Amino acid sequence: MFKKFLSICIDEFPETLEYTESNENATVVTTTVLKREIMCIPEENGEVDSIDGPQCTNYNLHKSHGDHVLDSCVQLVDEHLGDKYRRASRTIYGNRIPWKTNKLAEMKSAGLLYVSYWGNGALGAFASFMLTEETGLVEGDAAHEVSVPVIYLYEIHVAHAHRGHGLGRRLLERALCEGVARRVRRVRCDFFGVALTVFGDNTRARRLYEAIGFCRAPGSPAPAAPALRPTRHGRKRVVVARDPLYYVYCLHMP
Ligand SMILES: CC(=O)SCCNC(=O)CCNC(=O)[C@H](O)C(C)(C)COP(=O)(O)OP(=O)(O)OC[C@H]1O[C@@H](n2cnc3c(N)ncnc32)[C@H](O)[C@@H]1OP(=O)(O)O
Repeated sequence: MFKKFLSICIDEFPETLEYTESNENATVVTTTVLKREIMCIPEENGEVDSIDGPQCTNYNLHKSHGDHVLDSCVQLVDEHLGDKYRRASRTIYGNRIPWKTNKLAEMKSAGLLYVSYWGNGALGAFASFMLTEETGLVEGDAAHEVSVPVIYLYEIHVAHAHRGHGLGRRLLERALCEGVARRVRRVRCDFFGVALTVFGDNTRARRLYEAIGFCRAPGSPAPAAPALRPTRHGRKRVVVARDPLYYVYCLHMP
């Protein structure tokens, strides 16, 4: 299935991401073009081992280039979410190891695909995801035991310089959800859809996911219920619901 999945991704993710910007009088128009690179983290002795070529780099066969890609990705994650990871690392990873070390180890999980976009040698955007199985997504499964095939989105990042031009939506909505996931659904009738984890206070990313149609998964942490707290003068005040550390979102494709 991995080879089929990869060929769908190669078809559905655009080879370039392009956008134009103009100055106030529209006299100068600049076009930015970012070029695609796809890399896979192979499973040991799996069919992914045989994958390598101009359309997809096999991390195991090109470690030094692969490490450059992963270092650039983790650098972007640090720029965007480093503060949140530093604060939450022990809760997320359950150890005292620096978050970037944990993140890099996670980023080498077998089966992950990286679709990255580059301009002038710099990483402009990337999405990493895996075709896997996940629990906690099925409505009515109170024990969160039912495991379903999903595309799990590990990361989506657009560098500051390229934000607000529709690239995030282009990659997630058009390429991954409407493109890749719809096609996987056609060949696997038990396929659930797309799932992801997002920090509770990452409102910009959450707005994007909700605009595309993602909902909080049944097994996701929920906001703490509003509570009544006494003020210094003895009167009660309502504390508004607080976001948990993270939410799990999913997009079901029945
Ligand atoms: C699974 C995970 O990876 S969770 C972590 C997600 N990644 C991050 O938080 C990293 C930092 N953020 C980013 O990289 C980017 O902001 C992304 C990926 C969330 C969005 O990428 P962009 O290319 O900027 O988004 P795009 O231009 O496609 O806009 C999509 C939506 O984002 C939101 N958005 C865009 N610009 C803004 C802004 N200035 N302020 C608030 N929301 C905005 C809007 O909801 C917009 O919806 P619209 O298409 O209806 O206008």
